[in-house]
Order: sequence, then structure tokens, then C-alpha cells
Amino acid sequence: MRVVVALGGNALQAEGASPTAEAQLQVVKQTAVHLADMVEKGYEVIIVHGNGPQVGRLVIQNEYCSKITPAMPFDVCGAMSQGMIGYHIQQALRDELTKRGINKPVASVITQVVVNKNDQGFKKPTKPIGPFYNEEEAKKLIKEKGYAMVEDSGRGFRRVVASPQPERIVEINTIRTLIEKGNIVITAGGGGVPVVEKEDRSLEGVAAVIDKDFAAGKLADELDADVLMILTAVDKVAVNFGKPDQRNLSSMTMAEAKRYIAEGQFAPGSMLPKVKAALKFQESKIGRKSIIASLDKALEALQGKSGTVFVG
Ligand SMILES: Nc1ncnc2c1ncn2[C@@H]1O[C@H](COP(=O)(O)OP(=O)(O)O)[C@@H](O)[C@H]1O
Ligand SMILES: NC(=O)OP(=O)(O)O
Repeated sequence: MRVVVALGGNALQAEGASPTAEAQLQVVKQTAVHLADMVEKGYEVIIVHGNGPQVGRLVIQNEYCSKITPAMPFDVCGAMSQGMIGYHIQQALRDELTKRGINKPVASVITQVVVNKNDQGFKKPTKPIGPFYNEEEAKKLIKEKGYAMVEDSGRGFRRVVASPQPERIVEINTIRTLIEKGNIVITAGGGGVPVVEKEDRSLEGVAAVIDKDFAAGKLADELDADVLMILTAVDKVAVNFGKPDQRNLSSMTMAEAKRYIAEGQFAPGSMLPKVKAALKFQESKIGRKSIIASLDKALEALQGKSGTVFVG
């Protein structure tokens, strides 16, 4: 069974921990245990990961530039984040599989994703990236650097950037070939580096961050996956989330998903893109399955024992 797994922020960084390379690798090693569990059970796993915190920090690092160390532009930072995170997942997953006597190559593909230069996502920045700031710091950044900043789910202020929809995965044939040859592929990291296609068909990187859940949905569709599994920090999607009458959902029909979206049950920038991506994949072809689950219950979710499964 072919499963496209989208890894959320908690798969890469522990909450509150210093975002060092060592700390990221420690968390990724835990994530690798869950991924290896799936591989060991015989699932064909394709991995997509987020990059919001990481690409935001890379952009800040690149603001400390000089003549001999010129700043890399936003799209290059996106590619760097794919390399950095892909490297850690590659290493941790290979080690975990080797420990279990499984000899399967793991490869990251730096992935470009074509977006439409007229996408609505360019009109208003919505994707939070990088670290959290307090209100005073946020105001200073707006004034001094011209950043767009928003309050992010009660956790502080973050820079927001444009987030267009993924239209086409440029390296899709390479990805297919690698999978067919038995590789575990890490791809469309951070939703892919957004590029626009010019009239002469050449590609040009743009300053934006594609939502990795939408990119994972696109990838799952292109690869004709059986399952799109979006892993995050909560066991199940909820209605009335965070309220006294919160109800966790073990399953959701497509009609229910549409109704809950219309009711505003899912926070934009967090659960909403996950539900939208899951719904779109589920609707795209009979027999396909979308699941939203927690990282540490990934295998149970695949076996129907945890998570929110889309039905109907
Ligand atoms: N209706 C909802 N049901 C469950 N969780 C929700 C809901 N609305 C918002 N959330 C929050 O959204 C989070 C997932 O979004 P986010 O942390 O941005 O994703 P990611 O894991 O991809 O980084 C959950 O951990 C939860 O705190
Ligand atoms: N690109 C992206 O969606 O990253 P996060 O999941 O880290 O927000």
C-alpha cells in the first residue's frame, strides 16, 4: 500500500526547545522510529515535511550578510531548508532501518513546485514562518524590515509570507523512478520550492512558502497513492476545538468536512489546510483514503485504530 506521509512541525522540532541542529536531529530520530514502523509493516512510504520555522530562520541568517557572504534569496533558503531537513531525515531513517536489519535506500529530492504568478496567495501573506516574537518586537520588525506579522494561535507573533497553491511538481518523474527502484523518497519538503514558469518555459524561484499539506495532497494524487496521511501533534481532528464541548472525530464524511469548513471549525494556517487537503484527495478517486493523525500513533492510524479517517 502506497502512503504519502506529511510530517508536521512536531516531527522536526520539540516545542520550546532551542532550534539547534542537534535538537532537530534528536526529534527527527524519534520521527524515524514511527516511519520505520510503517516501512517494517510493508507500507510504501513517501515523505513530505514542513519547513515554516526552518526557512524563516534561514532567511534571518541570510540577513546577516556581507560582501563576501552575500544573502541568499528566499527561494534559495527554501531549497536549503529541504536539504537540511532531508539530510536529517535521510540519516535518521537509514540508521533506524539498518538497526532493524532493513536495507532500503532513503533519498531526498530537492523539489520545485510550479505556482501561478496570479495566485490569490500572493495578494495577502498568510503562511507563518520563523520564530515567535512578542508584540513589541513584532511592531519593530514591521517598521524596520517591512515584514507582515500576525498573531499565531495565541503563541505569539510571526512573520507571514505568501502561500500560493501547488500546481505542478517539476521532479515528479524522477520521484516516480526512485520509488519504483525501491527508494524511500523524501520530497516536496516545505511544500516544494515555489517556481513560476515563464513564457520560454524556464523556471524562476519566487519568495513564498507553499503549504506542505496541499503539496502532499498533490503528490499523493500524482503518485496515485492509496493513502494521504497528515501527521501532526493531535490524535484527531476536533469540532469546537479548545472549547468545553470539544468533540474529537474518529471519522468524517466528505459532506461533514465541507459543513465544518463552512462553519469555521478549523483554524486557518493550522488545521484548515490539512482538512482541505485531505478532503480533496479523498474526493479525487474512489478507494483513496485520507487520514489526519498524531505522529506517535501513525501506524495505529493506518490500521484504523487512531486518527480521523475521511470516509464516504
Ligand atoms: N479543529 C481542530 N482540531 C484539532 N486541532 C486543531 C483544530 N484547530 C486547530 N488545531 C490545532 O492545529 C494544530 C495543527 O496545526 P499546526 O501545528 O500548524 O500543524 P503542523 O503539525 O503541520 O505544524 C494542532 O496541533 C492543534 O493544536
Ligand atoms: N511549508 C509548510 O507548510 O511548513 P509548515 O508545515 O512548517 O508550516
